[in-house]
Amino acid sequence: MGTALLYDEEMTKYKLLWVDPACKIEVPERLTVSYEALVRSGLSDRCISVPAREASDSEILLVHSEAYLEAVKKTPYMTLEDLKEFTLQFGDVYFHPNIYHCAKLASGSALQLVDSVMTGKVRNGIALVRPPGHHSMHGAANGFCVFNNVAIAARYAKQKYGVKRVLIVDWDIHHGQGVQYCFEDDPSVLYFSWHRYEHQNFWPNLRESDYDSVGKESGTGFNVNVPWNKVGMENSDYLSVFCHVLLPVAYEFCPDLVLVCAGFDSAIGDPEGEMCATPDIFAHLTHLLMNLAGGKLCAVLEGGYNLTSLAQSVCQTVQTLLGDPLPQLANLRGPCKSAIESLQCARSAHRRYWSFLKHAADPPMTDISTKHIKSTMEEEEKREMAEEERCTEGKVWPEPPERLCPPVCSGSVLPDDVACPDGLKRLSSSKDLEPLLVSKLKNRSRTAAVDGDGVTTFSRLYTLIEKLVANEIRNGLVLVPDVTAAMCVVQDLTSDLVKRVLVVCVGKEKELDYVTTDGKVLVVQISSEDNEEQRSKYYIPVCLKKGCSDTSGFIQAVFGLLLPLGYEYNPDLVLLVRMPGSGVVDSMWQQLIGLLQGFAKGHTLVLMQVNEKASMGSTASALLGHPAPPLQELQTPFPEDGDALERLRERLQADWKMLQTTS
Ligand SMILES: NCCCNCCCCCC(=O)CS
Ligand SMILES: [Zn+2]
Repeated sequence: MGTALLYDEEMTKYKLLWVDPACKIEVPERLTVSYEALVRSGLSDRCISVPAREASDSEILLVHSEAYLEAVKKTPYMTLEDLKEFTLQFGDVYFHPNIYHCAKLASGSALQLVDSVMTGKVRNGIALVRPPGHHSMHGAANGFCVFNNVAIAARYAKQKYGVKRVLIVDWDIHHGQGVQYCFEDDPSVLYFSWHRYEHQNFWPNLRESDYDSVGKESGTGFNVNVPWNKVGMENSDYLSVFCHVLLPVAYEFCPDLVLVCAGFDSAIGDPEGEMCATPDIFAHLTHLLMNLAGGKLCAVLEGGYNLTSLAQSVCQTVQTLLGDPLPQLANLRGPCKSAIESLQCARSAHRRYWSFLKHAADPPMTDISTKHIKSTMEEEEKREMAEEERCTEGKVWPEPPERLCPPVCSGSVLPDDVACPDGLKRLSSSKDLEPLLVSKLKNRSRTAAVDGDGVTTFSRLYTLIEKLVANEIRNGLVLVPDVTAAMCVVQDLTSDLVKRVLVVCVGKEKELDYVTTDGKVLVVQISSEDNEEQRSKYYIPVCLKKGCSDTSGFIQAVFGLLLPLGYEYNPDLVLLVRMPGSGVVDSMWQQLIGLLQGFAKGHTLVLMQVNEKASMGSTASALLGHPAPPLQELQTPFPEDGDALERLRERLQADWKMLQTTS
């Protein structure tokens, strides 16, 4: 299924008609540069174009008051003076004779997007709209917004399609207070927002934008705010908050639909945000949400005022919605001190509402009193100031790397008597291996264990790996008689082909005899084994008391540990090994494959044992990019697992900065 693109140039036909410094950045060109970038890059042709439409009165009244709607209805007939007068009653917004029409088109576009996704016409999509929506409220326009496009879409989806749970992710750099007010007492809509806050010194300067606004009444726990108290936040900070706050909660919430308030003023170069995250981060933020709700994701444009980073960020988002490989994010150095504090505050504010956050630490000691710590803070502040200079001063960033789609998506190496799953390309032809390599394999005591001479399988495997590395194939599935033997051989085969291999080992096995210390391989093993004594920087055993069949514990290990590690390690190949008898649940297995595609440009090699070929179909489906089925009823992870994971993270965070969640 495809990706919907909604754009109508009519929404470019309004602008600021008088002098107002606060509003001058909200210009029609925001839409034209975004759309033109999609056209120029060929991305628009790959999308399914869906026409915009005007939202009806009743649709607008799902969120707004009749009085407000009636007032806005009068604006097309107002003189310039009347418009100025009318605008004064609201904050940081302007009106124009054509803005009512455009606001109806913006909301209507979001509804068209919901229709397209909910009726299965498309899998996901994006609506390029203006005016934005997330600041507008029941009875008021605000922050360039007239109607709350995403809030209306959420109510519409529930009313028309009986959607039970809607997740709204607001990655715009401003707090969508309009959305928060709309759903703060509603447990069927989980609103997540991060936003520049600077301890309430940044617009819209609201006390209720802080992390302790968790919702109210029956909506308590369903409002998650992550305030950024400094500018200059980078990719690491954004990914840390996704891994350690949003995703655990989102997976536990298990939404039927994901709406994104896709504002790109959180990107580098934006005058409002003054952050340093690069446009390619939106490829990953989008990807991390795409396995929720069976892939039903609707992104609606909010802010974004640097026309260069806006256009790039929109392209990165659309390319991911289309299923293209993700760009590798280099040198992620872990969240900065301020981000860790925000993250820790948000986690501790919500630990009583979300079982995945149950083991979150206490909030940081904000009233830091002793001199010594204060001076450290000052040093830290100085360093971060320097940081900001470098980043906002320059306002230059590299063009996001090209994300080429390999000609073949998924290759397979299978025993001759095993049928190849639909969609996979079987590798049969295999050039002879170099004699040197053959002897290396031969002297590996266990190669022969794999099959007859073993060399046939491994020459095909070698070919597959070469094609992955050459980006001729994106990912692959390998079925062998003995995965343990095969793991070692893959290690030999890859050692001179790739710099870094992330090995994700699901389930326990006899012994893992090739744990390297040179950093060329990072092994994360999730099993019921407690191999604590073997742990090292590059071999990380995660023990789940009830083993991999405990999906709650598994998903917690994935978000709390595996993903942050993977981002920091930045592998060139991911080897996912499914040990026989791991007990991993199929939907979890597919979610894992989907999430791991975010690394190494999607070069994932799945190694399974022949006697597990029953899972080949679901494995192939995930490798081909089909969204994983939602995880069913996740119950609370076992306390000992939650504690063990926190302890493991504390011990590892000296080596792995992306694991930090406490200051
Ligand atoms: N009143 C002092 C100046 C504050 N500037 C206000 C800017 C509003 C931004 C709204 C926005 O970007 C929507 S995504
Ligand atoms: Zn914004």
